[in-house]
Amino acid sequence: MSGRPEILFPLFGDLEGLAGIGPKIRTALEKPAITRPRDLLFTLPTAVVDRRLRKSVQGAPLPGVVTVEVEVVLHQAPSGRGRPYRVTVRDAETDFHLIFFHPRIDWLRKVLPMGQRRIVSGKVELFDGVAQMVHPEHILPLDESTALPEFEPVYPLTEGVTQKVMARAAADALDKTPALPEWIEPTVKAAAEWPDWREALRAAHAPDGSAALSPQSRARERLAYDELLAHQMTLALARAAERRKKGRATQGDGRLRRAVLAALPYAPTGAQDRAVAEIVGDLGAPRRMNRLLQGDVGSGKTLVALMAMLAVVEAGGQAALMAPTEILARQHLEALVPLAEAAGVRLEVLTGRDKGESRAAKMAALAAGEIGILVGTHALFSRDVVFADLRLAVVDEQHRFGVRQRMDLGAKGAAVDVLVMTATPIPRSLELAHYGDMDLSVLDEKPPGRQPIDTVLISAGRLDEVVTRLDRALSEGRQAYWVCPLVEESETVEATAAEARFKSLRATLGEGRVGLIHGQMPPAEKDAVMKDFVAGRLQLLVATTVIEVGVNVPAATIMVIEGAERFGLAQLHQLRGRVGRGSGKSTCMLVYSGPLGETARARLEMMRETEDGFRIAETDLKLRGAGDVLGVQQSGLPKFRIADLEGQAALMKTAQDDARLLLNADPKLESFRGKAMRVLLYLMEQDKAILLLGVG
Ligand SMILES: Nc1ncnc2c1ncn2[C@@H]1O[C@H](COP(=O)(O)OP(=O)(O)OP(=O)(O)O)[C@@H](O)[C@H]1O
Repeated sequence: MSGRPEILFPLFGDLEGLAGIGPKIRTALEKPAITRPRDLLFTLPTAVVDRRLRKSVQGAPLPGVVTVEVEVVLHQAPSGRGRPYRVTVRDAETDFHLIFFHPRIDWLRKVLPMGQRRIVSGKVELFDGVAQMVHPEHILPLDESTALPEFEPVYPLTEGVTQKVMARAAADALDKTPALPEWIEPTVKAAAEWPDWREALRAAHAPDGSAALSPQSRARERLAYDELLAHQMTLALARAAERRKKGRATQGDGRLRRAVLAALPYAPTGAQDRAVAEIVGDLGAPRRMNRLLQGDVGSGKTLVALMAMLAVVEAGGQAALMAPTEILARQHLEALVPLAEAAGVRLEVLTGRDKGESRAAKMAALAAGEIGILVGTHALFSRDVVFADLRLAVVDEQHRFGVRQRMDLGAKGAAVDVLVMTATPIPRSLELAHYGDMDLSVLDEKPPGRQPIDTVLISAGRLDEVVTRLDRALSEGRQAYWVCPLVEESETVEATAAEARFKSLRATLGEGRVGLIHGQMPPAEKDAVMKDFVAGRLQLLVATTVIEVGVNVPAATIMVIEGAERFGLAQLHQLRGRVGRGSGKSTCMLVYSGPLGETARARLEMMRETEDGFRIAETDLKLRGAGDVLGVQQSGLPKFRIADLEGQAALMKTAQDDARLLLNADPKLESFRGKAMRVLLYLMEQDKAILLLGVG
């Protein structure tokens, strides 16, 4: 990387310059991606061996490493082939054995002379009731006992590299490490009582007991913070660059919004009002909006999106709303059309299904600016889709779209403002790592009048009961979903299973009442089924996870999820969120098959305990890890060597604030601290940040 500050040179030199590292070890270390001294510094011990001197092996936790002073009592040659050489020694309280297989006898007699006192250190275990130390790791005369550190770091190893090599090279790298200027905000550092960077590294490499290995130790926490800060700085720079792009100030007069509010059968929640105000504020400012609207299931994101789009139409512009699936695009359409009509705005839908003349007519109306709001799927990206004046792109569920496509749509107009809506509650820390370059609006309030959902766990062995309950509920006129088990590998298998379940339920519950929907059905058929369900002609909808996101049928109050243990918690939460959307009392039955493992049970219990999507997401993260929660490939998450996203969410938030504040005060990182921050960015190899700084 060009422009690297000179002070960092020693950390980016050749590994072979370090004590004990030759070509062979250098090659071996490539596997764990240790190629420069810097990498070695960031490879921290994972354990520590306590070699503090004890009085006796007696009372020591066995098996375990023990260091004691002993008197050599007896040498015993092997009693037969394959038997070990045995030296009996005596500590302050008891006798025990030092065991050697195939030793050099003359060497043994020299290092352990009869009647003499020695310090021995090694792993002690019980063998036939007697303590023994097989091949002591250290045998020292008493006057050399200080050569033994009280605590010995244990490094993660790779083939061909020993602890000694790692420790020696790390120590040498530490010796060559320069003190670096401080990049952390002084008050943050003082409040956290963090040591300086170099001190932190030294302490982390010389743990004095297992507490020093904890991510909460001052040294490790500081080093983790450095990583998070570098990452957040990169995102902050990206955000700043994005904001510098010229946007257009779009100021509506509120007339269409007022008309829609008057037509609404309810009043917006405080959270909805707040979010709309934030978005309208962004639209009115002459810079590009890049905002994330996050709201738990059923929190009413659609209304917020509509208000934003209307503000744009009021000002003579156009808006596009992009949904991840056709079902959702159509659903948005159906929810929005009556409201748009109330405001006198033309709203159309465009999906892959629009062909021929109808498509051409829509295209013409769009290009002429007659369509104010266009709802659709990825078909909105097609090259022939030309807007008269696209000013706002609302993207529902970025996870499914990818950042790339979001940008494509942004390119369809001049300086298009972007609003991303996500219902997938993701833990704060992941969100910061993922969307740290965006501004955030949160819908943290549900519309009033919703009743808590009753969630029950039922074993698949009692499926009959579920069906009986369902039968009764349907007779009372209620509507329900039945979600079939997730089959990760194959949609076809999933669809087949759903079909089988559909047939059996239809046989028990009655022909006309039950519908089926899955991903393999032709779109028109899916639409028809959805329509029947929405209209109440169908009472039970058997489905695969196609209904996971966004389906909104407030009258449906029962959700059965088969094979619940196979779903991620966030996904279960999404599915369950399909009910409890109206004022009726809702029930969710989580049906699991087979005996549940401890984690699986804990996860399902969690679902029973809370409806708070954020709490559920945090738990999911703890139980499954970041990769699984977001899906590894698409997560785009940075790989941290020291920081732990799962345990250090609060640090991430601090890092974001710290980075944004610094950048506000010193956009080009030219102040003393700004320069220190540049050093950090180079140290952490934040190429993108460095590029942005160069450009800016
Ligand atoms: N302020 C409000 N008061 C009452 N009902 C509301 C309010 N806002 C929205 N709703 C209704 O709540 C339901 C859910 O809204 P919406 O579909 O926008 O949720 P969402 O945030 O998109 O949720 P999900 O991500 O679960 O689909 C809709 O039926 C909508 O009409």
